Amino acid sequence: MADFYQNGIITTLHNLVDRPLDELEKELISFSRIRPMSLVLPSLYSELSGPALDNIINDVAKVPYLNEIVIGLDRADEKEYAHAREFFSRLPQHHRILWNDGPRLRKIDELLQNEGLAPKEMGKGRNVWYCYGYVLASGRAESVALHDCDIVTYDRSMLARLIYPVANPAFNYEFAKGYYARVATQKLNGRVSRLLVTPLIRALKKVYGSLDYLEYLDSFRYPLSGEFSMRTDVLNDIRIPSDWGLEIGVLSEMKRNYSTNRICQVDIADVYDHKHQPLSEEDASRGLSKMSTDICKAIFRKLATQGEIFTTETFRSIKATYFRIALDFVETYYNDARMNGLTLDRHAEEKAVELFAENIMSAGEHFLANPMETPFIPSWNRVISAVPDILDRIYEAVEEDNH
Ligand SMILES: O=C(O)[C@H](O)COP(=O)(O)O
Repeated sequence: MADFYQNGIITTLHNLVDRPLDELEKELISFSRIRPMSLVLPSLYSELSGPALDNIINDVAKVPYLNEIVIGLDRADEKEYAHAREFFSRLPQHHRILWNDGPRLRKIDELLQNEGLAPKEMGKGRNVWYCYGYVLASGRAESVALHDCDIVTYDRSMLARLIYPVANPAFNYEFAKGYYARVATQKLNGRVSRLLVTPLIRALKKVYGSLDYLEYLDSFRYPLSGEFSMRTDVLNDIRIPSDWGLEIGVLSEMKRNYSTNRICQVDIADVYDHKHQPLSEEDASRGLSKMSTDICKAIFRKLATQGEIFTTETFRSIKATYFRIALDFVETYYNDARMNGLTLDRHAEEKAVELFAENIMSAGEHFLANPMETPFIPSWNRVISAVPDILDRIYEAVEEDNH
């Protein structure tokens, strides 16, 4: 909204004029002849009865340019899967549900487990990974977008804006990351993005200097958005984390595999709201506490692969620097919220910063104690080289489940 400033080392595509959706969709229809498009929706069965998904599917059903919709369904038993098929049957586009807990896909997972290639953790990363495998297997798309299923402010202009940069054959982008403001019901949200990720990146820049990777991460206006799109060739050699490091991990992989002029971010909505998780101060294995620890680990690991050295002392400095910067951010966001007539609970924000500071230390300790940990799911290229007919197997299993 409002400005056209280019920050950082990737291109930012703004929403300058609120271009009508039907104009964007008309263009997308014409692009789809050259670059067919797919939408991936990673979903939990429980989201089918939530406030968001019904509206999302009603609106996605009106999208005129998609060649395929791939729904990754987690935590559904047989009866629930049958209900999910009914639920998604209103989509007029070609669509397939990956019943991740069904016997056919479980068998494939077992096969990959025996080869040491299956995702080790359940969760969104695993779900997305299998969906990407299916997109490669079906061969129906040249560009693929992914968005969450808990967006309560959804309308399909988000999808149009998200996929446009990788769908327009005149553009050279391989990857586009969505951004927006997380504001809802008079409240400023996005606690981990505002209060952990950006201040941590700034702290790391103070401690390690202006590294290319840190400048790159700092270029993203919403580094944790679960909305991104890519050309399908990207899917072959991307390695994604199976934990909450998914979004940061995908950004890191894009930087590793592509030049920054092939990467952009795009304004996809003025405001965005979704299901909020608790901070979970008492239980570090849940909620935003777990999310913040996983994100810290993903960033530390990535820096280590670039030769940066971490010790208990450096983690102490990072934590102290982070804490100061994050507290300054609380003030900044308080003033921003106030001027916009929004509320911001300073006490809750500072409590979040205290927890994130502790988690920077515990993620650091974990990193030092587990130097051999590789929480990445292997790239599809690697899986295909170990099990050459894996894509055919996935394709057949999904086709059988959907008939
Ligand atoms: O993006 C984030 O910062 C996290 O997903 C938490 O978001 P929330 O504060 O809006 O729940």
